[in-house]
Amino acid sequence: MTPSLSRVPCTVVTGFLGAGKTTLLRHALETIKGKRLAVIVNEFGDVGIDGEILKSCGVENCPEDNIIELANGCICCTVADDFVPAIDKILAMEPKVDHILIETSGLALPKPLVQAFQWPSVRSRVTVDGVVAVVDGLALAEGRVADDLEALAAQRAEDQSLDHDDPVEEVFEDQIACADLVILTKTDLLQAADLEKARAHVEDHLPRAVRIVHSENGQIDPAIFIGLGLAVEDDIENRKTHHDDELDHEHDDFDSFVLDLPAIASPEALSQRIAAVTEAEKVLRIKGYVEVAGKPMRLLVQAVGPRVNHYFDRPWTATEDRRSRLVVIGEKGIDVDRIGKMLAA
Ligand SMILES: Nc1nc2c(ncn2[C@@H]2O[C@H](COP(=O)(O)OP(=O)(O)OP(=O)(O)O)[C@@H](O)[C@H]2O)c(=O)[nH]1
Repeated sequence: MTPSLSRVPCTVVTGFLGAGKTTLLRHALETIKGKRLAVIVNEFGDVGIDGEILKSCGVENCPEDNIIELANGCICCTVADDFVPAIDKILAMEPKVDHILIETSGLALPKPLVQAFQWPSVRSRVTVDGVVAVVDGLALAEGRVADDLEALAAQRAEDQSLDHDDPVEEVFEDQIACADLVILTKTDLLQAADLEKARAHVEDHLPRAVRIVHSENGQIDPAIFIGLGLAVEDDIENRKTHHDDELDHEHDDFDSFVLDLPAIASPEALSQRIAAVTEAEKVLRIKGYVEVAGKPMRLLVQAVGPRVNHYFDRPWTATEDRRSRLVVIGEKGIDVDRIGKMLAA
């Protein structure tokens, strides 16, 4: 189908847990001028961190009401239930929205989402402008999301029985398999050799020739990834992924839960406990807002693998519940009780 001028373009931003999708979108919201924007942000649990971060941009061309949060953790599995109503809501907005940005959760697969754009009721009104895969340069350089293919081949040669179906790597590969552009993040944390290693990892895992660009803290001109005009829904069947034959894709390789904590005394001590959890359990991502005793500001805490960041983002408002809630996402089988005890200690 030829893209029609009347169809609203949507950019799908995919990428593994903590790769830097929200950071990228935040910068895009702050810098795109002259377009009315809406965002669909999909994440785990009803803590709503990414939505809050994006709403706090306070930009005129994308007011808070234009940011819709889908807390089901996996937009690809609930397209009919959640995604289509969100699109309906956005298309009914006044003033009219010129461009939609969709941030999928870190475990979502972009292919089923893009396939939903083939449904007649969706296809007639919106089109996928492009699929952008955000990849975590630091995690790649540290070998946390994708195996070194040469090392793997050597291991396989030694042990023929080696069964390699790492769920983290499969999600990572499925995300970049659908990409029209790859944005390699956290380059500020990488020495030249590690940057080369991370790029090489992406290139090794990319099934097609796709441009790779770099980004530090989301600082990249949005014109590079918005307005690609590719109508990806017409090409998505050509992009092969690990999950193509699964009718019902379920994220049974991963677990997530929300943990309520009492007010904490020290952000540093909490960061140390979080880092200890990521060492002790196969935890991939922890994030949330935390109350620090005696402080009027709430603390935003983010951990991607063993790296923990925290900062006070804004004062608690008079009407909101001051509470500490963390979303924890890990590989299947993480010990929820143990993690709770370690974090609350
Ligand atoms: N140093 C550095 N940190 C970054 C960069 N991009 C993101 N981060 C940090 O990495 C953490 C995760 O970033 P997000 O933008 O929330 O990642 P995400 O992909 O939206 O995460 P999920 O939605 O949970 O999958 C945050 O603490 C960011 O501040 C970068 O380019 N450099």
